Amino acid sequence: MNTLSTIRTAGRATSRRTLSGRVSSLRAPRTATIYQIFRSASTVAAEGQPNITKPKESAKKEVRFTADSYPEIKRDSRFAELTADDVKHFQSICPILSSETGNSEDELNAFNIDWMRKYRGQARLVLKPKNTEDISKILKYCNERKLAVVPQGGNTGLVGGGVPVFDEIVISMNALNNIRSFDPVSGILVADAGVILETADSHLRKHGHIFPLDLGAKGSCHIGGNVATNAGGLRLLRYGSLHGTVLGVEAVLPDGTILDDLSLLRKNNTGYDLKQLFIGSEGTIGIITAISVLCPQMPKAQNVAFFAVESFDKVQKTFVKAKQQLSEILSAFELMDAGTQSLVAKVTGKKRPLESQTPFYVLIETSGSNPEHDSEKLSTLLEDLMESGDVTDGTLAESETQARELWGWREGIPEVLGHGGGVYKYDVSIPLAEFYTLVEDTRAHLASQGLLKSESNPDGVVIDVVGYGHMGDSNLHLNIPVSQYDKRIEKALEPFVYIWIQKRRGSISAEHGLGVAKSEFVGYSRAETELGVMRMLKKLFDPNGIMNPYKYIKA
Ligand SMILES: O=C(O)CC[C@@H](O)C(=O)O
Ligand SMILES: [Zn+2]
Repeated sequence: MNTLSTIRTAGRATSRRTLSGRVSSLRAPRTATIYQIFRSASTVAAEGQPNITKPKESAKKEVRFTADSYPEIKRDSRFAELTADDVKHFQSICPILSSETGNSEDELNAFNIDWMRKYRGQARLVLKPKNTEDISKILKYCNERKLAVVPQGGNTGLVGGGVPVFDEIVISMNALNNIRSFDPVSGILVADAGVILETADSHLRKHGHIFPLDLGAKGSCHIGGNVATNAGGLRLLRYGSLHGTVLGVEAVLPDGTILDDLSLLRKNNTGYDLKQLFIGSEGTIGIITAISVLCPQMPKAQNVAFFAVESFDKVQKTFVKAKQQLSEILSAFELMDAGTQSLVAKVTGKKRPLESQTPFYVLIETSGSNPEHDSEKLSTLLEDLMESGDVTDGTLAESETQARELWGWREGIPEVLGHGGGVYKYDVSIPLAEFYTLVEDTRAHLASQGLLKSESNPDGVVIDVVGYGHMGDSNLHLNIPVSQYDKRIEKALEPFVYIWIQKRRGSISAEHGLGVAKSEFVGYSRAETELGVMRMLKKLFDPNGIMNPYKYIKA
């Protein structure tokens, strides 16, 4: 990898046209640096974060029951208690895990506890249906018996939406993992909901296509879960939201009805677009069992650049220039602040990509079909950014491995944030002009409450306040790493953060969903009339309220 400054001083004359001034030799390398990025399973840990292991202490530490962390949530007395007869009935439908049939608490914990070890339910039964018909039978029975359920995909969520709160039955989607069809002419994939995102993507790559979504947890998360939470990920900027790329869903309604809206059509104006209701519904109106999705061509060329930037104003200028000059080949524009990068460096012990210590870092990715053309565009942008002083330093990946390493500095952030003891997370959409102001204001607010650790306050429980995310989509991840979860911090943050967002007409949940964590605060992003219509829909689909209860909506 060459840093831009290295390239400058080393005078690498790889340019095809003469340039003037101090950046005359600054060129994006030519075809030698054009490669495909294939992040393989072996380089991606269980939750998609590269090569970082969880500290042993946190793995051993007992996870609190969600019911204890949220005492205001009470078990709904409408729901029946599971009986031995129920267990027997489910055994006749599909494989099960149950305390009644001798499974250990540890086995059940894999489904009761989320990957961050922040939420813990008390399910005594996990069902492992093999197909849509099994799910139909299960839901029909649960609806009649008023047994509450939680659909669970790869259990990689960040808001506690995929794990039970009390004794809800977990319906694991792991065994629904068939790729049903792929048409290389139209680019349409039809697959079961439990297919792992990385598996779908690898299958598509064999046929010259890619899945239109990519995210750090791709090695574990399910495509059905992605659709149910309307995951955004790293390349929404380029390929758009799942609301646009998903063409159809097959879903089972709470009464067992199979809704076959597995359309292969891009255009279909025949009445309500029902699939849209399921995209982002978080398992509250039915279970998505399969999806059809329009997949883009696999790019022939990808480049990754990483820059050091001195101010947020310059970050914005860089973003505008990247859009203007890279236009259709820009596939990611990710922002990371200094705090996140210090934490990744500290926890992983890895050498930083750039020596320059600046308040901001930006990762830009291009994906295109013509290596020469892409290099040309990227070179022009790099020259402009360096000449104008918008970026102070930068590096360009020259191989697939280097690209993966650079992405590691971005994708590794979520996991390292929890290493100090815990982390409070806010996934928000806010207007770009104030994108980073939320981080600064939150930091100042926590300092004023005496909670932020500093030289003058070494006992502060808040380790830092950091921000990063998908700047290209106006989606900030505000994270507050702490030495321990503490009600004082939570009280200082909520509703402070939500009021701040509401004032800017932003969203309190850009791409992670609401789950348990944000359920109480939906009103900061949605008007009462909107919530009223949502409740009407919930009641219509799920009159007994058995689908993923205690999360953001109640029937
Ligand atoms: O942990 C977070 O706050 C964000 C996780 C994920 O959406 C990401 O963009 O890395
Ligand atoms: Zn994200």
